[in-house]
Parts: sequence; C-alpha cells; structure tokens
Amino acid sequence: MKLGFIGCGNMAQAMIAGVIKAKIVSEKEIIASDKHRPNLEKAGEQLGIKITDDNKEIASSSKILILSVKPVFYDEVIQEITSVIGEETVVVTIAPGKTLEEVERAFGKKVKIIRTMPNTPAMVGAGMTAMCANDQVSEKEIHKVKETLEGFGRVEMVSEYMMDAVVAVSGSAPAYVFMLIDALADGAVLKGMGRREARIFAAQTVMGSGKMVLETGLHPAELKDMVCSPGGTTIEAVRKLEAEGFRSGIIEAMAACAEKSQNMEKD
Ligand SMILES: NC(=O)C1=CN([C@@H]2O[C@H](COP(=O)(O)OP(=O)(O)OC[C@H]3O[C@@H](n4cnc5c(N)ncnc54)[C@H](OP(=O)(O)O)[C@@H]3O)[C@@H](O)[C@H]2O)C=CC1
Ligand SMILES: O=C(O)[C@@H]1CCC=N1
Repeated sequence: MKLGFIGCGNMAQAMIAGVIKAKIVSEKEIIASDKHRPNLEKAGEQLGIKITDDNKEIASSSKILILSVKPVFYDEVIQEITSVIGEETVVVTIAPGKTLEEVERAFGKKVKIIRTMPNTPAMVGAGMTAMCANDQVSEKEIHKVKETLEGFGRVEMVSEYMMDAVVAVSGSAPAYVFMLIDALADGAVLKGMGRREARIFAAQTVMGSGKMVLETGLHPAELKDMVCSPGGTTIEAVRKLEAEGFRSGIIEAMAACAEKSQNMEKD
C-alpha cells in the first residue's frame, strides 16, 4: 500500500478525496481504518479505498502512514503499532501540538516522522499544508511525501516552532472563513437576496479575493484600497468593521487557537 490512514474521519477523508482526484495515488493503493465502523464503511464505499479494522496491518504495509486520529489517541495508536511499523515507512502526523520529539518518544525507537498540518480544503484540491521532518527522513523521502501532499493543494516546509501559527492561520482557519461566508450570506439575505444565491455570491467573492492576493502579489491592504472608492460604499463598510472589532476579533481568535495548539494535552 502506498498510503495508509489510521483514523478515517473528516481530515483523512478530505486528504483521500484530494489525492484520488489528483490521481497521485489510486484508490486501490490506499488503506484506512477507523474505530467508528459505520464511518469507515461509508468512506470505503464512497472513496473506493481498502478498509480494515486492523491498525497493525496498515502500519506494516504502508509506505506513507498518516496518523489521522485526534491528538488524545496518538499515544494509544503508536503503542499499538510500534512493533510492526515498517523500517522504510514514513509516519506522517497531522495533530496540533504533537511535536516530533513527543512522537519519537512514543514510538520508543528511531522512526521516520514528518509532522504536518493540513486543512479540509484538501477535499477540493485547494488545501494548505505545512510540513517539517525529523532527522531520520531523507531529502528524497521528504520530496516524495511533499509530492503526495501536493496532490491536494499547496505545501510549504516550515520550522517546527511555526506549527502553532500554522494551525491558527490555515489548519483551523477554514472554520472562520466558512463563518465569514455564512455571515456575508446572512447580510445579503437581510437585504432580500435568496439564501442559495447569497451563498454563491459570498463564496465566489472570498475565493476571488484569495486568488487576487496569491496571483497579484499585492499587499491585501492595497487590494482593499482599490475597492474603496472615495466617499463610496466600501469605506462605510470598512469604518463599521473597524468599529466592531473585525480585525482584533480575528487576531484574538487566532491567538487563542495557537495557544490551544501549543497546550493541546496540557489543559
Ligand atoms: N478536521 C480538520 O479540519 C483538521 C484536523 N486535523 C487533525 O486531524 C486529526 C483527525 O481529526 P478529524 O478528522 O477532524 O477527527 P474525526 O473525529 O473526524 O476522525 C478521527 C477518527 O479516528 C477514529 N479513531 C479514534 N481512535 C482510533 C483508533 N485507535 N484506531 C482507528 N481509528 C480511531 C475516530 O473514531 P471515534 O469517533 O469512534 O473516536 C474518528 O472516526 C486530528 O488529530 C486533528 O487535530 C488537522 C488539520 C485539520
Ligand atoms: O480543531 C482542531 O483541533 C483541528 C486541528 C486543526 C483543525 N481542526
């Protein structure tokens, strides 16, 4: 098997859908397990991947093994698989707060580990993933895993200390962006637009704005200024957003998110 997933919930399914769609790995080369059997069967049917109840089977047969359970279950899963993990297997973690050192310690032996933080837009090939590796992983292996993860979006190598910031700015961030889209739709509904149409206008605008930042390379503030006609409608909205604490609300939310990531298991 090329890709194995222990835990097949929201994030694993988004990643699997992304790599299959991009034809990076075929469904026949992907295997997954999940404690929640109905969840697993549904994923197996919908994605066409192989499923199993046996985490050890996945650990011993996968070239790239993705630990896609909640952080609190990491130690339990690692203890279960450490004796059977293949020597050449690269373990990929996706949990906030789980450092390379902690994961190494849990395995109790030298294992190739790549720590990542993906996000759910992986499902539609538009994910953002950060990664860093321990000293057991070769450049070639890093390249291979990066190429696989690029199947579902953009991937950047980061220093490990950046990971909590990454959780705040991309791992968790789709949730706040979805809240923004929903709020934009609410505002349009308030003014009489139908809900479905409002959602499309809102989502297309968020997508287009992100694309402009990425493709023009211009500072977001400059792009904002281009929308604000003097004495116009937009600057009225900007004035109100500033008064309502839009920016500080987001920054404070992200600070809380990063802090939670850093202290994930200490709370
Ligand atoms: N959702 C997201 O947007 C993102 C999530 N992540 C990380 O991805 C990981 C998974 O998150 P997410 O997909 O949201 O969580 P989910 O709860 O949707 O999926 C995790 C699944 O793993 C199952 N599971 C628990 N223990 C075991 C076990 N011992 N063996 C096999 N399966 C098991 C769970 O079953 P049960 O429910 O019965 O416990 C559950 O179905 C987490 O570490 C999370 O922090 C990272 C980036 C983004
Ligand atoms: O909410 C969480 O803990 C996970 C990690 C990043 C996104 N979801």
